[in-house]
Amino acid sequence: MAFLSVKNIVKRFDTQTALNGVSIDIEKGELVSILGPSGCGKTTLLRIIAGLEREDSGVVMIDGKDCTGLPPSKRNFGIVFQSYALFPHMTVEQNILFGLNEQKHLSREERKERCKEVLNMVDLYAHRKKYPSQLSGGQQQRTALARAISLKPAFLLLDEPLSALDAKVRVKLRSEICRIQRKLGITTIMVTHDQEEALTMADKIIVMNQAVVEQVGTPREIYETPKTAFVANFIGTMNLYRREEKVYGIRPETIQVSKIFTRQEQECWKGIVEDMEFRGALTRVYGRLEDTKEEICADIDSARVSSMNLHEMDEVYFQVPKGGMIAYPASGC
Ligand SMILES: Nc1ncnc2c1ncn2[C@@H]1O[C@H](COP(=O)(O)OP(=O)(O)OP(=O)(O)O)[C@@H](O)[C@H]1O
Repeated sequence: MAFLSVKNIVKRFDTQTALNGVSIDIEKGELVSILGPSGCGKTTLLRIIAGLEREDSGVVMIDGKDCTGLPPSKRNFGIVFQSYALFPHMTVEQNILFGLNEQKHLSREERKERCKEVLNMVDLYAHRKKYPSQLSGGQQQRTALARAISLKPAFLLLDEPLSALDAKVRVKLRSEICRIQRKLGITTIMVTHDQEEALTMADKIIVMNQAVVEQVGTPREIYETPKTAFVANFIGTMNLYRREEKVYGIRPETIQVSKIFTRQEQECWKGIVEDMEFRGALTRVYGRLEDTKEEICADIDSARVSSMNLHEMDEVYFQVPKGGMIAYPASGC
């Protein structure tokens, strides 16, 4: 039995179905990311797990116990939201102690010690006397994280914890959250619409779309063997071609570009280069196929682009190796 098991959850808001029979299992110590486009039901699922929202039907089991209907305070979660939700009139230290002071089984000294411990963990000890308005966005979010973990919850729920931060701070905080999560071994569920965040941080990704779970898997499984055209298109970049009853997906990095026609055991489509985008080690080549007029994009080693002297408007062959195309039912698109 999984540590957290959500079974067949249905939730409607008036005529809007936010969750339509969602089931997930999360093991102890895992960092699981719920990933999906805006409005697919991620936050509603997280709120139902936390007990902040009541499901219409379905069951939430924690450690083998049915928790359906239990209030949030009885579920032992620490929650970090996108907005840091810190008390503005309290210092960093006071914000953390506020929750800890409710822990009546701890002595005053133990609470202070716990506060110091988590402040060190998020590298904010030197800033403990500052007020939220004197902190950067990243520091405020680290305070919120410290406050959540100070209570030693069984679960940590993160709702878009990095989305309000700028790119550089986001990347740094990503690895900090992972480090702390691994160190504490705390079972963590993180909602995000950012695929890079999910791919780099999570042990397991739950991809949602339109109130249902589309796929559950490791980041590698989700990226390399997406089960539906939606997942294929949502994670990374995928060239998608509809042919009768099927949709075929091809990752840009599996396509080769050549000025010479070569028929080996592969697809070889004639086309034209329309645009090129230098991205460092790789160059993204945007083209159009001659026969079907469909667009194609390929990621080519920049060194190869130079050596073959590739330019816009060049006539080329886009080659797809055998096994480089994934077929999906057209209905999933
Ligand atoms: N309190 C509510 N009242 C009415 N409709 C709601 C409520 N909460 C959510 N919904 C609707 O339920 C659907 C799922 O919302 P939810 O917030 O779970 O999506 P999400 O995937 O977290 O989206 P986002 O990434 O934009 O936060 C949406 O269509 C939303 O409009």
